[in-house]
Amino acid sequence: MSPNTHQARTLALFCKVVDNFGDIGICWRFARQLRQEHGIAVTLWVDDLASFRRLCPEVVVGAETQQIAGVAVRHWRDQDGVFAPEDIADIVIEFFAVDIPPGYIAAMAQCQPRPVWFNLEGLSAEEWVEGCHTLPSSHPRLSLTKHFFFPGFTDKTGGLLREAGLEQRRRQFQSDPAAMAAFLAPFGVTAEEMASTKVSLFCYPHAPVAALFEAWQQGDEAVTCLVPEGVASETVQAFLGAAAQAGAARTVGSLRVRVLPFVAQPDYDKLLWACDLNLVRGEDSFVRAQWAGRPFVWHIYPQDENLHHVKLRAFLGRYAGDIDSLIRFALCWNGAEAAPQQDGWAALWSAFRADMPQMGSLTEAWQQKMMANGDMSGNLLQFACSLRSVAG
Ligand SMILES: Cc1cn([C@H]2C[C@H](O)[C@@H](COP(=O)(O)OP(=O)(O)O[C@H]3O[C@@H](C)[C@H](O)[C@@H](O)[C@H]3O)O2)c(=O)[nH]c1=O
Repeated sequence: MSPNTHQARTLALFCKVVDNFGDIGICWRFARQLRQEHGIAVTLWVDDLASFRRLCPEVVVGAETQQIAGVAVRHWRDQDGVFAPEDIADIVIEFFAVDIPPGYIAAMAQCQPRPVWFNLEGLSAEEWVEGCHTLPSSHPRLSLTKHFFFPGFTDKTGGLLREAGLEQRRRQFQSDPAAMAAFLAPFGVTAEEMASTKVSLFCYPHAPVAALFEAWQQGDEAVTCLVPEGVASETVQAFLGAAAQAGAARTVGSLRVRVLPFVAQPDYDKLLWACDLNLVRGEDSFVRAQWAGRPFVWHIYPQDENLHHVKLRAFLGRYAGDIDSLIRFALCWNGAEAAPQQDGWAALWSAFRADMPQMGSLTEAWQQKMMANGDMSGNLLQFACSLRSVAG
């Protein structure tokens, strides 16, 4: 955004951790980028510092206020009635429609000009998103307008989060086998494992991991599955015959399973870059797998009435082209289709494996297409700037 009088200098981002790590994972990535690339003074309000600490070890659980990577992190409890107009940021963002404190909203209504207020929504490839992106919604009582902002996969949406220089860092890392081996070595990954097909596994507990392990075990090719602690724990534990703790590993047939610690967010990117295939989930790891330029399969967050299957199909419709093995594998992985009667997961895997080189090229091409939509932070700031100029 070019510097002008409408440029926002401060931004408040409100994040409630509903479950898992996606809410804080996305907000933290977004907050850092706004600070580092756009020079915005960001205050990140977050209600669950313990979850935050899992992906950002610098977080001090229990601290009311702390400064991390230039971002002011505030523990969001039920602070209310303590806000004056001078406390209010130029841009206020509620993530996933969280209710920001009423006292904060009341103070927003006293600001001149009013802050730009966004509800930042979840990612979906469905078509209706384009029609809802940037729609305004007036406050029922106060003279305030909130706008919906949707990330997405087309130029009629807000795009995807992507830091400057990410592509270059990723390419450099992937073109340096020694750097990849050096990154994985502290987790116990051996030279033999490096030479095998490496798969990172991040999924929800209902994924058919046991069936896939069975197919890998019986297969001709050596597969090393790297799984962060706490993921698919029951199946991993049954496979290991021991607790699924970081450092644990076992080989059965062609499959080696190795448990990794849950790593800090930047290292998770490196893990994705270093693997040949990434099984990812939710929203943030799903997007990072797209930037990793390697084949990936998405385990989507489950919703009532199988709404997530609609979303999964919408994404596959945009992304997967005519690679049938990828579509079948993804649908079965998410329970949207049953695995074939004959050979089940062995058949799915063997067709998928044969098409992996094609999927690598697909992801690279997809990445170029996504980059043309601009990155979400820049797009949001540009839209905020246009709203501020209208507000005068
Ligand atoms: C496995 C791993 C993940 N991570 C990070 C990457 C991501 O930022 C984050 C995981 O977030 P996601 O991939 O989105 O998956 P998730 O399942 O944790 O989060 C989900 O939460 C739900 C409430 C949302 O509705 C979903 O859409 C989704 O965001 O954790 C690490 O930093 N280190 C690790 O070792």
